[in-house]
Amino acid sequence: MPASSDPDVRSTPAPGTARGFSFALESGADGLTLHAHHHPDFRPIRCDWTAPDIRRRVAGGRRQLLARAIGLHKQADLSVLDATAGLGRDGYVLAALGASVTMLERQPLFAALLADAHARAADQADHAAVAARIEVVAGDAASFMRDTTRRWDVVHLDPMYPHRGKQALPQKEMQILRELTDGDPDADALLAPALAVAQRRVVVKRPSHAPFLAGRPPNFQLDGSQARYDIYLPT
Ligand SMILES: C[S@@+](CC[C@H](N)C(=O)[O-])C[C@H]1O[C@@H](n2cnc3c(N)ncnc32)[C@H](O)[C@@H]1O
Repeated sequence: MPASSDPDVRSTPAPGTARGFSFALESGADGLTLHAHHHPDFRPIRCDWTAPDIRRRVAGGRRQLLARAIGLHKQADLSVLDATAGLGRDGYVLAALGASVTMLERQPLFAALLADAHARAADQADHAAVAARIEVVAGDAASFMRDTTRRWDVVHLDPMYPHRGKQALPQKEMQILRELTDGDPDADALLAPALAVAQRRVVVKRPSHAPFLAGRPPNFQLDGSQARYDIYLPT
């Protein structure tokens, strides 16, 4: 069934509208969809944790790179703060592999998509147990992590990285993410507060060529074909 033609109640001007696009959430039978008006080749975005690509990632198990970076290959029931949750794909994979995951997202449109995906997963027999290990929070990670009374085993950071001219064009979805997040220019400020609330490690996903977050060398790294994980141990 198509999304409701009703101009959505949550239609919201968002960061990134400066380039002449405006974004809106529309509600339909399959949940919320993010639309961009006047965007030449925009593909509407849904947050669907039941999609085949996520299922394939979950099937990759606890020895895949992300899971090893987090430490799930040694202990599955870790608590993880996914402080830059985006559309929750990494966070959902981690929860499906056994972690309890707090997904934190400051972009209000993405936070709404996350909350919607969470509610739909909780209603599906195959996903309810995983959804029960997920908490979705809308807000800014730097302020959220200032409260050090709550701590997690691991904090995962995957901020946007500014696009470089010589790279291949990123996927459309990535372009939209960049437009809506302005490329997360303040990401360096997340490392110190993350180290204050992480009991075991902070895991930072970076493109292979990217400098260290906040210019700080990690304690160790795991390298993948397109990205690397920089791992910081709290002192
Ligand atoms: C590259 S995306 C993350 C993708 C995510 N790992 C996934 O699997 O879908 C980065 C996200 O981090 C969010 N973000 C960046 N800085 C943030 C902050 N200080 N607080 C909360 N969210 C933040 C951005 O809004 C963006 O949605």
